[in-house]
Amino acid sequence: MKSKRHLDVHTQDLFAAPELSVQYMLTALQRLSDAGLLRRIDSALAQFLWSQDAAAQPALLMAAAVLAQMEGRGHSCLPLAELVRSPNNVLAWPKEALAAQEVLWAQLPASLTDWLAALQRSPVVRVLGRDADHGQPLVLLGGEAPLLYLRRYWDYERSVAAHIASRTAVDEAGVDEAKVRLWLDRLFAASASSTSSAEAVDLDWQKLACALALRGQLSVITGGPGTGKTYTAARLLALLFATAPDAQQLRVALAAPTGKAAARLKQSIDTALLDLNPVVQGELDLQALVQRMGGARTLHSLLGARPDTRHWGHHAGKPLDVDVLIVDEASMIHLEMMSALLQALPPTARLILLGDKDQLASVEAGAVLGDLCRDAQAGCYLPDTVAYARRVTGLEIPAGFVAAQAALPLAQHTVMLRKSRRFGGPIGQLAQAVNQGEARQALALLEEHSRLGRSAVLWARQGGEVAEVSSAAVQGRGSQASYAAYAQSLGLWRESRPQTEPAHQAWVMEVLQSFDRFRLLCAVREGDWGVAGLNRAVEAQLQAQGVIRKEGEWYMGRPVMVSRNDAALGVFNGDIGMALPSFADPARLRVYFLQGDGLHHVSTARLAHVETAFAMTVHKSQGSEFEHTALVLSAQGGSVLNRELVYTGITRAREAFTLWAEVPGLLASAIASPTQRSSGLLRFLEQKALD
Ligand SMILES: Nc1ncnc2c1ncn2[C@@H]1O[C@H](COP(=O)(O)OP(=O)(O)OP(=O)(O)O)[C@@H](O)[C@H]1O
Repeated sequence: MKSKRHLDVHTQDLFAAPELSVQYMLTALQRLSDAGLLRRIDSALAQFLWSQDAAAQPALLMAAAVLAQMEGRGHSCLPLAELVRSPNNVLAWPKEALAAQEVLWAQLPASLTDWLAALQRSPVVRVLGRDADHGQPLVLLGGEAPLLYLRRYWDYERSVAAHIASRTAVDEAGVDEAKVRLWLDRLFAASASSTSSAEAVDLDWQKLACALALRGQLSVITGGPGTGKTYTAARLLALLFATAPDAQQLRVALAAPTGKAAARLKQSIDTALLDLNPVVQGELDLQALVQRMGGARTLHSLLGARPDTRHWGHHAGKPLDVDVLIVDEASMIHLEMMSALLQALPPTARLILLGDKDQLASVEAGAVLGDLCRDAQAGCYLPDTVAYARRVTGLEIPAGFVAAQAALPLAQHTVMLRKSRRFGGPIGQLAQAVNQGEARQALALLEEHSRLGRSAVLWARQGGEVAEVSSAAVQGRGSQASYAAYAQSLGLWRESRPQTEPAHQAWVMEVLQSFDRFRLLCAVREGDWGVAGLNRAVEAQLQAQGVIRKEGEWYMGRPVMVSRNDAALGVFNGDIGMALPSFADPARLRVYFLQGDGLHHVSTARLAHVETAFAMTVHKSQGSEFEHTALVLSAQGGSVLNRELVYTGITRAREAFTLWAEVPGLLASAIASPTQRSSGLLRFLEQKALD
């Protein structure tokens, strides 16, 4: 949506018409699009529906346009009762639009019953439980809290729910409990084998996660950074390998939503598996398992995405060739992707989802991991799960995490890891305060540390000039990492140009690695305090210092982020590369990417879809970590400034974190605004109303 919105007087006049006819409504929706409050595509949907149903009522057209607009904001459906009760919450329009919205709403039905009647009367709406499927573009799910869907999203949710329901049917028949117990005790020998403590952190949730994963075809392992999700997944693989009857044939695949996250997953899983060698004492050939797994892939590549289409190479008719699939950074999987993934997975294959449920969901519609983890904090384990856990792990799940009945079957396959192994210091405390909505505590932590000086682990400036942000990025804040290290490595080229190819490679690696130590993360793209403005400001400072010589789009030292997958070039959305002279032809720039322990390079001319990457959005930073992260909050952020964004930004930092807010108060209001994405996934799961 446009950042600057303008409602002209004619819009207000139009809304003030005494009787709201369909024509008035269509023109009103058009005006709302002109004013940037709806997208063109939203008002076009209303127009299309009217072309299909000449008797469509204004309420139907309004609901459809709002539904489409909500999909653009990540929601998968429109909660109609909420739309009638508090339209402002649903529409999320700015204050200037309030008067116009009230005039418009005064002329729409006042009761939910009348809105529903307008929808139920139209042939473009399929009322679930009443109508047969004729390909209606809208779908209405009734009940106390009715939901309106665009057909496509209803289809995804229903399909995801159906797959999850069948994957979480408990099946203990195939579990050789004695053997599993033996192996679990070996793999988790360091932790106490039993505990009666009611303290959540005292329980070995990692061991429990491995045990529960054996009872079905889906396992969800969630937890904050460093809680050991990959560590647990590696032990689960070893356990499967040790107990599966056909272990040598077990086909294991690794995937993640971005290339960077996939590479990290592969590296951590391999390390964690090989670290187990002393534990397995030659009984399992872990080296062979590591080799057989091959590399980790992006989900797009795994599923065989076809550019510019909604079709996938793998689907129910041509399933993936795997027995076990581990997917990391699952919070970034949107609804359409999750639906494609579940359809492409053979029913017998095990899916292990790893992710942090509290992180930002993907930009696209759906917050699937968040929905699936509804009961993760509370546990909600049923008595038979408790008994199974006791038998195969020796662990006693504390009473506080037990549910008598009515818990989702999915909860029996979900474990939240609660103890961070590398995130206990001030950054961890800050992340926890933000996650719990404790704005005062978060601010106090930032203040307390900022007082220690510019080299403090946490440091914040709320209010001030944007020039300070770019200066600190280039020159450093105290002794913390900044682009100064990158500038220095870049300068080595002029001082002592590498004379051999290996020396050139080592230099390229050094530039890339030093650049990766620090990152500016913005909430928004546009404006001085957004990605675009800060990229310009950092470039200008580096230019003034003589670090870069920016003459055109491409210059030596330009860091770029790929914005579109290109399998032929071997680059994927989110990959970060750097334009540097090639060894063979130093006058030519090539874009170098770190790939595992090596380098991959592509000609600048072939990389059409890239953006400069001194600053990037928090969204794009998911799956990455930096030694020092600076989070920049723009006053133009609106509803984008929310709790998940701040939490995700903070948890990208390994050793130091800086907050830059354009005006005071932005951080506190973001922490006070957790995101609620409308979705019916849990309703489908609870009721099994899969229609
Ligand atoms: N039970 C444990 N005992 C000892 N070390 C552990 C344990 N669990 C995890 N670790 C260590 O903690 C670190 C973080 O673990 P891991 O990378 O698996 O966490 P993660 O949750 O996957 O992190 P991220 O959010 O970054 O993906 C690793 O060095 C790992 O070896």
